[in-house]
Amino acid sequence: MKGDKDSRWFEVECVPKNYIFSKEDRPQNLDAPVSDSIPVIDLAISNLQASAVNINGHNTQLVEQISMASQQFGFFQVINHGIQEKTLSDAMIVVKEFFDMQLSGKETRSRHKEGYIYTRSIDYVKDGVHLWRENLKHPCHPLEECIHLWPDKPTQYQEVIAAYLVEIQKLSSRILEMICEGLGLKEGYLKDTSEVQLLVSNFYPPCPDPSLTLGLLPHYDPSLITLVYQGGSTGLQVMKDGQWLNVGAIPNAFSVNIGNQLEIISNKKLKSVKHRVVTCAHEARQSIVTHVNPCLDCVIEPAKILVDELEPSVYKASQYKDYVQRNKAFGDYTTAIQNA
Ligand SMILES: O=C(O)CCC(=O)C(=O)O
Ligand SMILES: [Fe+2]
Repeated sequence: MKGDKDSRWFEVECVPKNYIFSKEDRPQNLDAPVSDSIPVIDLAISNLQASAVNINGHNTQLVEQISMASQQFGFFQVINHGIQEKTLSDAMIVVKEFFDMQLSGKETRSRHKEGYIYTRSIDYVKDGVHLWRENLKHPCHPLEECIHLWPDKPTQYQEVIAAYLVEIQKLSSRILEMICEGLGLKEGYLKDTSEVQLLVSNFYPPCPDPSLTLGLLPHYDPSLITLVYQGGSTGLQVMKDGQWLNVGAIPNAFSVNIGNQLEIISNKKLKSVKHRVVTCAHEARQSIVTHVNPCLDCVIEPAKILVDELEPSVYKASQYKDYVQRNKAFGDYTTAIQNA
């Protein structure tokens, strides 16, 4: 510890032993440049080129770009998405205030309440090693039923995050519609059976030696799509052709990744992407992540029109809630999240 008894767990000069990953799990090549191959898609293009708008009201060029990115990377960033900067910055501020309150308080334990779960770094263990992060999770569908169960401090939290989620709902529906069209599925096939179900906020403090630690282990998301707002910070990496690529810090952009459910529905035409978070010595990372999932009762299987003799079904049908339970998709808290 750097000093007094009120130091926070990450205010240390060296990484404590129980945060050091084994050699195989440690991030290599942290100095790699930000990848310039990850697609950045300008959603405002549709306003400029009205002539290219198709029968569903989508710009054909955008549908093509999203479709290619989802097939080749399972990942892309969107800019000019139409969400006001203030909605985004207000959300980042209340989330930061939430983490600051927990970190400066006397309480050292994680909290598991009816409507949310706050997890300190001490809870996350892989082979005895902890992640370098703090985490807050809560369900968000239906919004009006969940909102009052979220943290009530800071006092603005519920109102600000609800406003953020209303915008995420619109943006994710728009992206899902374009993905749907790119796959040749009928309008509404994805959007009408999906929910912005879970919000996950993360705080990754500066770390004295990022080569030894991880903010988040490599994983695939159990979602249809996941939207990450990182407020211009770095640390997110995606796997492409066996290499970890650094995702750029584009202010106000959203990172969108394809999750396992969309890989199944698309019969593997779209790729669920492996991703992780590395830590940084100089600055903290904060992210607000929304998992857009199928409704719990939905049966998830390859869409019939994407299956034929040449391309037989790669996956068996399964109800989403069974998938979640079977795979413990939300970790130790799967049951709590799904029953919340
Ligand atoms: O913090 C991040 O940016 C990544 C979070 C993430 O991958 C997740 O919540 O599934
Ligand atoms: Fe993820």
